Amino acid sequence: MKLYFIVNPAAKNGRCKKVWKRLEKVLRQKHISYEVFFTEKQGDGKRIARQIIESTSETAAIIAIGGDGTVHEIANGVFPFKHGIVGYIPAGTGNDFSRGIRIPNHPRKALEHILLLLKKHCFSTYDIGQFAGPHVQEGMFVNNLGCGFDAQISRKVNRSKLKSLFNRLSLGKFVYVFYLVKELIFYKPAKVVLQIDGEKHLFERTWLVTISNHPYYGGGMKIAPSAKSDDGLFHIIVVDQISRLKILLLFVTVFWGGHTKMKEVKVFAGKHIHIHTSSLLPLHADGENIGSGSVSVYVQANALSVIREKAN
Ligand SMILES: Nc1ncnc2c1ncn2[C@@H]1O[C@H](COP(=O)(O)OP(=O)(O)OP(=O)(O)O)[C@@H](O)[C@H]1O
Repeated sequence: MKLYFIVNPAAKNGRCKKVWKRLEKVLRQKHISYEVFFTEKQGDGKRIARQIIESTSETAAIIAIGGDGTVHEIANGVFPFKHGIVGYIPAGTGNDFSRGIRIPNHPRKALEHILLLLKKHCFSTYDIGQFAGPHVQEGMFVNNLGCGFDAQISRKVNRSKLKSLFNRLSLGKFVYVFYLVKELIFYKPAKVVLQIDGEKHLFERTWLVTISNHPYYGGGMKIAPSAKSDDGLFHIIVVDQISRLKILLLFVTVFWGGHTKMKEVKVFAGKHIHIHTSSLLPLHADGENIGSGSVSVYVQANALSVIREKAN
């Protein structure tokens, strides 16, 4: 098996570059043979992963080093090729994928863990979500897809200069909290028709719809506490008819999953989800902007091989 690393040096406001330097030393000390590639711009992660996978018929372990945006791109490059195995070393702002696959949050510990798992041939299959829509860039997600308020927040965070300031202060995840409070004042809830495995649900004043593959979102919030990434199902969270003040409470309780007890929060599970919106609401997949408006999502069970402990 060949080992590849794809590093986003810009992740976490450039800190990922330093992380790689430290990991490189560990790899050298352990005499591990590997190839490394660096992304230079958006889209490179997918392009490089696809080039690797198309250049070999041997099993290729491709390790993403960066944030959730990096692993999102690399997984999109590897899927649907079965000889590619995706690994992840968290070195970005949010790093929810590492929580989802239970990889240590510390990059060096994550590397040690991955090397051990590779040695033991410890991989397991992982569900992914394919999505498409009239105003959507097609693709798949590994963590979650969101429509509405949360997508608006992640769009603002990604475009924000404050992200680098917060990262410099080691307060990366609080940038989400900052924009949450800001958007809370201006966001207009909208009408949404949700179709889950053929069953229709109408919501009049929807703040957000999140389709989750595992519990974590936005830097450790437990948005879908009982979602599992190997059960062929997504958990769908809808927040509807809620006051602006109570949204704040929701985003506090979401850190331990307590929000699901609120009457304004509906939880569903399903394999094929269609979100129909009356206006062009923003959409994100794994925190990356994918377009806006209506979207169809299908679970592809066990479609991606991931380096992680077997039991989830
Ligand atoms: N060299 C680069 N310079 C600028 N942007 C890059 C580069 N390489 C990749 N990108 C883009 O950076 C974006 C953010 O990447 P990523 O999510 O990995 O980091 P992060 O924002 O620090 O972490 P998180 O997603 O966990 O908040 C992605 O859209 C990715 O395509």
